[in-house]
Amino acid sequence: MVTVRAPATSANLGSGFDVFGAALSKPADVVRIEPAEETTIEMYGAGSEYIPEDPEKNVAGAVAKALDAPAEIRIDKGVRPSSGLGSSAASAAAVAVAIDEAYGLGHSREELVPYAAEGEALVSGEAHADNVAPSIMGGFTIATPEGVTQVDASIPLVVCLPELVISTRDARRVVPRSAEVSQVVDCVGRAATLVAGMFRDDPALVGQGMEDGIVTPARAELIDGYDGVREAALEAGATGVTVSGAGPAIIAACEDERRKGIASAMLDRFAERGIETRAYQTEVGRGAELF
Ligand SMILES: Nc1ncnc2c1ncn2[C@@H]1O[C@H](COP(=O)(O)OP(=O)(O)O)[C@@H](O)[C@H]1O
Ligand SMILES: N[C@@H](CCOP(=O)(O)O)C(=O)O
Repeated sequence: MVTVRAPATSANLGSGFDVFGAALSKPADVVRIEPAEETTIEMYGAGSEYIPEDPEKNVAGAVAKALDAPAEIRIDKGVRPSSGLGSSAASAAAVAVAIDEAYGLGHSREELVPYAAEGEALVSGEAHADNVAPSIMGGFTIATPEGVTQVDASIPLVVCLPELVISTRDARRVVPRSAEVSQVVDCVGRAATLVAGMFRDDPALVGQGMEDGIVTPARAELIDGYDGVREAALEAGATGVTVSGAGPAIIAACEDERRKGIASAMLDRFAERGIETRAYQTEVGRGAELF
């Protein structure tokens, strides 16, 4: 039996649509696997009642198939589905790392990323690697068709998860098909600033780099109360605020001592609209861990 904990992740970080991602120190999925003749899946934990156990419909089955390694798989969800916190990616990442260990396949962490991305193709229609890369490798990641660049960054974060459900597949349909050159220039500047911030462990630069005028405005409209929550987080000292992944989670970067105040400001603003919300005071964290 092999056990792996794989973390939730926040993709895009504003200016890095489908490219940037960060592992979060919490929450996480825990997966136990045993090699078997055929793949079976049992689901437990947060939101598991909404996730199919059929290997053809669960990301875990897609990853086992991609690695050609059937297994009995038990998944304890810490990351509820359709959250914008890489719920499906956490399971996919954990299964890839666990199967590699159990079957002694000997893949590197970077080599496992495309196998885990097959799970994302199953649920969102595209094998985007911006969630599975940080969940497998940890830290901040830049995922491109050429591979993954990883940085062990240390940035305090607050993530708010309202009781709203947005599927990544649906949220991908609102992404604009084109952008003005002036918008692209702004986005390149923001993205470069964010990368510099991650290398320097500088929350101010990371926050500046989280601004985005192309994808985020369309996504924000799907989240009831987004503008008010963002404003409240900035007033409480956040250096930057954006939609986490496809939403509805909202992520804020900040200095360590500001996390508590930002979390409570965001929670209050959602509460004013009668939306139950959970806040995680977290940080850029480690990737999948074997037990
Ligand atoms: N092991 C899994 N964990 C989470 N979601 C899964 C899993 N397998 C399949 N799914 C499906 O994936 C969808 C959630 O994925 P997605 O919309 O990308 O949300 P998230 O942003 O939280 O990853 C749901 O429809 C869910 O049923
Ligand atoms: N780049 C993807 C990321 C989706 O992240 P998730 O956590 O919502 O699954 C997108 O923005 O569509």
